[in-house]
Amino acid sequence: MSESRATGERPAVDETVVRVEHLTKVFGRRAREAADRLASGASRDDVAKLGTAAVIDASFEVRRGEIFVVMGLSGSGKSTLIRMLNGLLDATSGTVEIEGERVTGVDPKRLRAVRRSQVSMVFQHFALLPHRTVLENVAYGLEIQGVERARRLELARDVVRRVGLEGWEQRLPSELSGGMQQRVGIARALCADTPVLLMDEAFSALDPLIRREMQEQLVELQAELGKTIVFITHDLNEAMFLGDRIAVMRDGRIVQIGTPEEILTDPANDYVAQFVQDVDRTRVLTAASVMEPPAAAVPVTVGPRGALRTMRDMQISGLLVTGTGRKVLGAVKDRDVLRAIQRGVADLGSLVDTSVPTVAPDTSLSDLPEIAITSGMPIAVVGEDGRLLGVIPRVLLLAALGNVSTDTSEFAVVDMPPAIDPLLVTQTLDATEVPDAR
Ligand SMILES: Nc1ncnc2c1ncn2[C@@H]1O[C@H](COP(=O)(O)OP(=O)(O)OP(=O)(O)O)[C@@H](O)[C@H]1O
Repeated sequence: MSESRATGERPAVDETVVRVEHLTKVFGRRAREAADRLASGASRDDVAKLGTAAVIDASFEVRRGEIFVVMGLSGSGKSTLIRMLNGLLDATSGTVEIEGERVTGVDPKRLRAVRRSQVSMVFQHFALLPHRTVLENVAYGLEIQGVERARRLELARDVVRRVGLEGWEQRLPSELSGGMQQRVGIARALCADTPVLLMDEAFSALDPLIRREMQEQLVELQAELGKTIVFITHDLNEAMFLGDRIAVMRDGRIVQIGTPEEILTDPANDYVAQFVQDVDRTRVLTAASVMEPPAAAVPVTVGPRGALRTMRDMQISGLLVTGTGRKVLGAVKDRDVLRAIQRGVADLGSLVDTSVPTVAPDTSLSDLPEIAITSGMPIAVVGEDGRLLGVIPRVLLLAALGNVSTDTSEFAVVDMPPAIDPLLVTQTLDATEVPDAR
């Protein structure tokens, strides 16, 4: 996984590369009339006699370096939308701009120039030239641009290596597996060196394992090359994995645009909610999205008695202990602390189990269960500086994995019930009390 993803950072996102405003496409002889009616509030069904409204009033912006996913069921208008982005289809109304240049309503010559310099497309069925070698296929875009042969083959060789096809340069597409053919498709698009890549169901024809591999590679390539990518898919898990933001389409309209997490945790309507109910949450949600405020943590300075009192009051059996700057030192268990108090130990730091699991806030939920099960302790979510940001109690984690609402504050209490009798705790605290304690 790329560094930027691994650290949860988003690419620089302040620059609009693709700007789509009120874009509508109606297929049919009376398309214009249908578009006007749609603009004044008519529904898709209302205009059905005039034509098929494939895309209705779509507006969005894609920022530099972003992977913007358009997702929706078959027939929702995704392909029509993406084909208007590079002028393969004319818009009935509305505008598309790429890098500030109009794609809609321009003459064919101008359109070709924009296409050549700004957008490349990767198709589902690879669309490779069957009688040309891998290298020649990859270099094809440059050939059209008039780049001289030696130079274009040199550039193509570099891209072939980047997509992991070194050694296959002289083969024909028919000698390659589906996954490899699609790598050629991607290499060809990358080789054209346009800032924008359009990918239409680019991985849908691939086996699941290869598909996953390609998704991961795309994210890596994107981080490395900083391309702006519009990716179309009907696969929700793919959308969630790839998308910095996702636009959900239904019946030609964009019904929600948001980050995967926003779409998942705050769906705009019942349609989106239903759509996302089967998504594999563990791949989307992160430690930060399910952690709780670190209530079950005490500074080491409270001493063993302070820690035991807190555990008794919160009815839990373990606590995280922090040092200076709220750095996590480790965890203590009620039983150990009780015994230590009985032995007269005064330093909480000496009781701390430093093997407590800590994770970064952007750790994927799918990586957490193993940690939770093997440690038996709540997981500490810590920032880069080691500072405690939150706690993931084990039951909360199970709830999140089970698609149950993660708003489960009451679960935190039952997560690690006291291992010892509260009465014994109180008696021990009373018996060892010294006037200046606490
Ligand atoms: N050339 C065309 N002529 C007439 N109608 C079309 C044409 N292309 C698409 N449509 C219609 O426009 C609507 C949207 O189709 P589109 O292919 O954009 O959807 P999609 O979300 O990409 O679906 P899929 O995933 O099946 O490709 C559909 O009702 C489709 O039948």
